[in-house]
Amino acid sequence: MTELRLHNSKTRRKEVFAPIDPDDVRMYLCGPTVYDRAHLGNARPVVVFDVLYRLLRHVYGEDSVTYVRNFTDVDDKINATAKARKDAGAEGTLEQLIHERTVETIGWYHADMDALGALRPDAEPRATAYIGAMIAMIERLILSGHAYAKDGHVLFRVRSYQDYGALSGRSVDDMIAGARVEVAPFKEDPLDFVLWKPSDEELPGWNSPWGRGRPGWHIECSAMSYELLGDTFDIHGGGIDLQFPHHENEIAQSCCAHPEGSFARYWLHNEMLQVEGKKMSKSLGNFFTVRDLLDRGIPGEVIRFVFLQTHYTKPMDWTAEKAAQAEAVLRKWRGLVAGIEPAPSPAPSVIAALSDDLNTAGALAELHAMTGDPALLKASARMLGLLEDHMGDWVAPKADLTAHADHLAALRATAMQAKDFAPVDAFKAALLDAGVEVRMSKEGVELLPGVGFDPARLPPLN
Ligand SMILES: Nc1ncnc2c1ncn2[C@@H]1O[C@H](COP(=O)(O)OP(=O)(O)OP(=O)(O)O)[C@@H](O)[C@H]1O
Ligand SMILES: [Zn+2]
Repeated sequence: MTELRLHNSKTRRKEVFAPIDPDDVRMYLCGPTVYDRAHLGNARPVVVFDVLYRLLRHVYGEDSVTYVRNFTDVDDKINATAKARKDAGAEGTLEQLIHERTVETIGWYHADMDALGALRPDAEPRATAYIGAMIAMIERLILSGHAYAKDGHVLFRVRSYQDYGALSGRSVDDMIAGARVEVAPFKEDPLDFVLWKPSDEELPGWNSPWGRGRPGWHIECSAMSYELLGDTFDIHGGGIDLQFPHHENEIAQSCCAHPEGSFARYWLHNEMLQVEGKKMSKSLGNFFTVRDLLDRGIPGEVIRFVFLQTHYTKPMDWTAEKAAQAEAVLRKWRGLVAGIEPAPSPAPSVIAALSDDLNTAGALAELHAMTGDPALLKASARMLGLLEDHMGDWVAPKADLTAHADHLAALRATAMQAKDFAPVDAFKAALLDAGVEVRMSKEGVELLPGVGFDPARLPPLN
């Protein structure tokens, strides 16, 4: 069996990956908070972990991998968005507007990530469907002394968990010195974080032993991963921006509520998509959405290709130049593999590159060396989610070529009388040059957009 090596953030080393159960390899990825369109940065973990998912399915078998990615559909940012809509005159209660917003955003998310060729995970739990599991976990934490209730809030007692900070390599004292920890009257210690908080009448809330309220963000992932993957599972992923405090808090909650397990064994963190050296983020306002790019005619496959050129542990920028280069390569490859059946299995060199901590740039280099064998190219590119048939519409954009066909037919009629075919040949050459497929027969002229078709290069009709 292929040996897979992954960089484990927990040990800060590349390690040989050995699943707990090769018949059920289990992976959890922190998913989006569904209050707005995903920006391009949000798409990076989706593509990175999609490649890992494809690789795991290749190595262990399609039915032997369980991939869970949640939707955070209860969050103050969602509430704020809904409130802004209500204040702007939208009909319905705040609760209805919140629900509408999350349903709408999940729809956008699916459409946008599908466009990037990401496979849907095996489970996509919504946090609001797991409130009972969160309450149960919080109760366990209180019973074991790791959490306390005060004024309708429940807080995790950070100093009760010795290993707190181990993932990100921080000591509790550094955290106090460095981080902006919120001091509040209901906290024993400023480091303690919220597991549960009270909701007023307008906000979404659930009955709990501590009154009507809603969960904190961190407990959502602990509860959903426990319910769907168990107390110990193989891989936990997310952006590096989540390592502290979110992942540190997930570990503390899960390991204290279920000390019989060890939570996630391998932690993988993707680096950030940046804009001029800064993380692309909603709060900095330096973002554009995946949909913005798609609407500007940049194919999802091109966006994916650009991501794959940079190793997931390195920061990267999006540039128009990278997109143009990626598009040219994909056009060429799609031309080579058109109408060709993929080989029965991908090239070992591509699997080897990916097995070395997802060396996607190395895998792309292998693909470049494979253009002489289109069947193998096609089968191997699919490991990266490229050159799939359903992603290829962009290569031959639909176009109405009737006027050009009529013009060519008219030129031909004139040429037959004048016995001078030069104008026909010139026009035909110009069409071919624009990527048009030209079929001329006694019955007439047929024009079709071919590989590399570019409507901007169509010859003028005179
Ligand atoms: N610039 C970025 N590059 C790569 N990954 C990112 C970037 N920004 C966010 N992510 C990742 O996107 C995923 C979804 O995050 P989440 O929904 O919390 O983002 P958000 O709050 O909308 O984004 P922001 O960080 O812009 O406020 C997380 O795994 C996070 O690590
Ligand atoms: Zn999470």
